[in-house]
Amino acid sequence: MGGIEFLKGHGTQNDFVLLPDAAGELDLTPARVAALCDRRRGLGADGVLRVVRSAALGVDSAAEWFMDYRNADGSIAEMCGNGVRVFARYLVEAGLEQGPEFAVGSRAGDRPVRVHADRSVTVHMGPARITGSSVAIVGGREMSGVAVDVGNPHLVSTLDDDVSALDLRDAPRYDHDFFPQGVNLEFVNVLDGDALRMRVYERGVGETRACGTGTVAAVAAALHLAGTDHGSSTVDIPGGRVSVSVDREDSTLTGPAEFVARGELDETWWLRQR
Ligand SMILES: N[C@@H](CCC[C@H](N)C(=O)O)C(=O)O
Repeated sequence: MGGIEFLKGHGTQNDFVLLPDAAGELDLTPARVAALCDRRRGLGADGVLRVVRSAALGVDSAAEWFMDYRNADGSIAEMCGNGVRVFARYLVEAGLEQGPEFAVGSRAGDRPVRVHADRSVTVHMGPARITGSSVAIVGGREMSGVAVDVGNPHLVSTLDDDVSALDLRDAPRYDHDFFPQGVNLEFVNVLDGDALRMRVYERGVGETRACGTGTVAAVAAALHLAGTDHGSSTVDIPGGRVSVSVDREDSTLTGPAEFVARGELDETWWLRQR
């Protein structure tokens, strides 16, 4: 086995280890993902993005490249809105896509992207479907929320008090019967007609500084509560700001994609993590 190439990047400080693996040869076990994402014994990240050809995985996708996304605890998720921006920028900079427009495969389906000259990326995230209502519990406080499916599950609770003050150190509770596969929990302030503030507690990760699918869910939920299904908004998260547009058929997410480092994993370390 040769050295394993990696890159470290982030989208609004939701950070990822990218593993280029065109032929799908890496044995990416949950234990290896969890070790890579650990901030003390690994590189540290909220998730792993394996860059693999759709054909190598036998995935039914028109997109040449598939984003094999894993959460920091090793679990698999359908989609990652911040990750797909970083993934798209990697494909262009590595010369694997000519850009600026192409599609990226994901477990939630193909996602058309546009990589802009300023390195930001716009992603067509597909429809954000309102699937009902449920409750999140933070420190004994019940917060009603709007359930939204953006390819992965979300529950968006809109609060009158400042979400910056919420204590999210412990995992909030939610209705496991309503969300048998788990859920990403967003806490939102509506600042004015077209600006939101959000914090998020991600399934399989914990609190992160941003969640792209979560920002789309937040805008869709805020529009739903205002009695409409289309509109645009900025969303401020602890890691920065993104722009979101939602209509009945599609949604778009625009935000930054940054690279921090690239290198090679130590082979002995990798083989010890099973
Ligand atoms: N941070 C991501 C979402 C990653 C997946 C999520 N934790 C899940 O399990 O559904 C984003 O930017 O969308």
